[in-house]
Amino acid sequence: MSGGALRLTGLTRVHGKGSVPALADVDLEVPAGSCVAVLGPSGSGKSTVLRLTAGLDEPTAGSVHLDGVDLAGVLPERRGMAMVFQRPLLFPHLSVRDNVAFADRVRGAPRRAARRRAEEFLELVQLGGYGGRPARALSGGQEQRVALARALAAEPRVLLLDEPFSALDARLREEMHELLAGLRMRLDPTILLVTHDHAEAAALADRVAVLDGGRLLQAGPMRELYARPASLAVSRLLGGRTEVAGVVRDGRHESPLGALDLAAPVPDGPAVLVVRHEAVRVTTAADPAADAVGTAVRVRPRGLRALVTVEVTGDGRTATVDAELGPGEDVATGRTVGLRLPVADRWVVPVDHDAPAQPVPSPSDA
Ligand SMILES: Nc1ncnc2c1ncn2[C@@H]1O[C@H](COP(=O)(O)OP(=O)(O)OP(=O)(O)O)[C@@H](O)[C@H]1O
Repeated sequence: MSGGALRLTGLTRVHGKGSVPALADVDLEVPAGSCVAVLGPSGSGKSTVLRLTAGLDEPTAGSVHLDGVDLAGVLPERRGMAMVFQRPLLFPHLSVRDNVAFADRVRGAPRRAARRRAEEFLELVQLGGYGGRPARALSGGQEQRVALARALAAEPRVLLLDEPFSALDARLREEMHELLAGLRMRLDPTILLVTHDHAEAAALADRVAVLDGGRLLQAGPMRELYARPASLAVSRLLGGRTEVAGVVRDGRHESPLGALDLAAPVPDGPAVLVVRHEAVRVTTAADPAADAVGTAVRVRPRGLRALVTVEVTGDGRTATVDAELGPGEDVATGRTVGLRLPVADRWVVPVDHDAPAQPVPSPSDA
């Protein structure tokens, strides 16, 4: 199985006259064999992207091309795509094997051959030996593996994944991420994945497209979006926590943190400094290399690495900076600490009073 190249151009869906578009003018490329994640909050239009791509709904404008062929008017079952949903939608009365063999049987394959192929795909999702069990006897994680095997058995040119792991607990979700990564290496499918979890997008996708209010805010490799979000909205959707309002003057961002050099030239004017908490280092108040000194006001344990919020006062104003501590590092609430903000990790975005207030919760933020 090898995946096809998917291209969405100007994709738009308006549900009723005068209503706000569910999707507005979205361009997106999913190169053959790559995994692109569409990331966005609830109602941002993620499922609409998948439904239009799969042919389950028709665009008001724009097009879907697979390997250069316009799919307008092509029925869903003829698009060479398979979809996995949040719920596995198995036939509970059929065996696991027959659930996976179903597509082959519908296409007229003899039962024995269809079942043999089904077993191969069950092996691939590490469920070899489960074929004879009734589907209703499976756990949630196993059900989702069967749904994945069933989708892969159809040998799709594009695999569409709609929040496929969001109903699973954190450990199972991580197992599924590893399984999918392994399947990608062996089968080279093209994957369009929808998720509201930036950690999942980071774990699975080569590129990420951030959607909000039906619009594509930014697309690129995950690392780039983490480090260089185009807007406050993207920063928040990717779990960015630190936002320091200030003004850029002569290549420096001036705020309660002081005047900080920026790595790239930025036009003068009001701007918000965003720095990933993973990039900030907490040191001592006496650290000569500290960029700012403040008070730890909140410490939240997150497994091995705690997250600390530091309040810094300057110019009569206060700013807060979040930092992730290294494994085993600890800071007591109320302590005065130094903060190092590496120049390469300082990034400014325009002031945006309309940016959604809450970052999307994700397991990694818990
Ligand atoms: N059939 C429909 N009729 C009217 N509005 C719709 C319809 N389907 C979706 N919408 C609206 O379009 C917008 C985008 O919906 P969509 O389901 O694509 O979002 P989503 O990002 O997948 O959300 P979620 O994560 O909650 O599933 C929403 O405002 C939704 O209410």
